[in-house]
Amino acid sequence: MSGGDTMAAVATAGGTGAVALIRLSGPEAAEVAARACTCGSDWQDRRAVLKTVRDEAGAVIDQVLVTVFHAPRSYTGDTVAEIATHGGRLVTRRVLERLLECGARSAQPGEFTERAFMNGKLDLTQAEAVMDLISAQSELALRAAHEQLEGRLGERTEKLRQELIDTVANLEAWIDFPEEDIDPETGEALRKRIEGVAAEIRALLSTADQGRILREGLRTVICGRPNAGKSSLMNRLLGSDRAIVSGTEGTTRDTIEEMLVIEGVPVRMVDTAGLREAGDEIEEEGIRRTIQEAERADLLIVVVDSTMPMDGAMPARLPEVGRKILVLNKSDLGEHADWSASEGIRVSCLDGRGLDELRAQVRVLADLGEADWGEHSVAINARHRDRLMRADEALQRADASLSADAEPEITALDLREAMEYLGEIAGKIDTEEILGSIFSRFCIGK
Ligand SMILES: Nc1nc2c(c(=O)[nH]1)N(C=O)[C@@H](CNc1ccc(C(=O)N[C@@H](CCC(=O)O)C(=O)O)cc1)CN2
Repeated sequence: MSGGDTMAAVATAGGTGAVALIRLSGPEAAEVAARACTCGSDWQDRRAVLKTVRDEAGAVIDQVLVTVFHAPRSYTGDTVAEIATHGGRLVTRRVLERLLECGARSAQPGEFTERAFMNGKLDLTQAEAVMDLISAQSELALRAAHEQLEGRLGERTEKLRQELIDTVANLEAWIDFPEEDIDPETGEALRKRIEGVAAEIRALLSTADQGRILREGLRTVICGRPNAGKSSLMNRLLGSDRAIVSGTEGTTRDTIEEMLVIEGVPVRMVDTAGLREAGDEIEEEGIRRTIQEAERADLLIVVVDSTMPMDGAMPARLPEVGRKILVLNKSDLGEHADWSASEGIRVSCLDGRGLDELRAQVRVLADLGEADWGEHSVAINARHRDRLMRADEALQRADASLSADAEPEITALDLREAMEYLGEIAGKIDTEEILGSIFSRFCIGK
């Protein structure tokens, strides 16, 4: 039985639930659903109807609700049939199998969203935002994903690309028809335009750090001497702030890594082995690695036992990290006079004092510019960053060739290259090879 190129997949998470959603998308989605429900395929648009899915012999598989979205008004832009089944694993699997028997094929991971992109329902940045949205671990990450899903980033890069298209068109017209009376946008005017685009590109690039933190978490390392209370602090923060999904890929040796959310900021927190004086060579190596690991962090939290004199409490060596917080722990026990002038945050993991101040400080140092979050905010990902950097380089070359009074053809080539890189961000030009790498990271049914 043919289903054209109609695909099917379970769209809800695996496991037992009240209901599960199976999606069909493609030219024969309505027919495949009708065959499985042994009914006519003249579904009313977007109206849920109660049906029974039966096997070949007519035995009941499940009672379901079917909603058909006729092309092009659907998520994918092709005809979509959504089948809401009872949520059991077995029932869901049997309904899906029946749909495959009735002519659908299994969808690949991300294929529904890929179809939406192919059909022009979403640009590439919006498709990526769908993925960001699903994997968001914090409020701020969710907000950023929504902004991107609205198309803000795509709009901005497309505007820049348009600006370059205009510029190149003008330049090339002048190259091709020098005798015509075309305003030769060369020299200062041209350079101004190029620099305007480059400035915008740099503004977008400056959001890369925020984007990484929102998507991957603020890399935070807790360090301090043995018994300063590093693990207690980590546990204390984890107790209330543990992320929905915890335990990312376990990192090295003596470190424990956890995901948590502090004041809306996703944080990837690493508890290091005690930083102390090396006793022997092996230990020395361990400490060297700990320091190395810590130096890749965005934020360093130094925990000290504040009942001790400063000399004995501070770690002998501290990694070089730009953002740092000093935590004066055990403040319930009374503080050694050495610390009286210290600006460290007084914390007690025992009674919880100071923890709110610590959380607030983490949010400030994460520098997600949350005051600006809302309309028109973007936070680019690594792929966008790569394309923007290449575009920026091409524009710099264009600028340099202008200054050097090179052939205008050379400048036009560089501008075209920048245009291509910008176009790859929203996927408005041929992007075959990058599609695979984006959509394969989706889950099946998305
Ligand atoms: N049942 C169900 N819930 C869902 C989805 C879905 O596909 N199915 N979504 C999927 O991830 C999200 C919602 N996103 C959607 C986006 C567009 C269209 C859609 O039908 N668009 C048409 C019609 C627009 C309109 O009526 O205004 C279109 O763009 O032409 C549907 C869902 C979350 N909830």
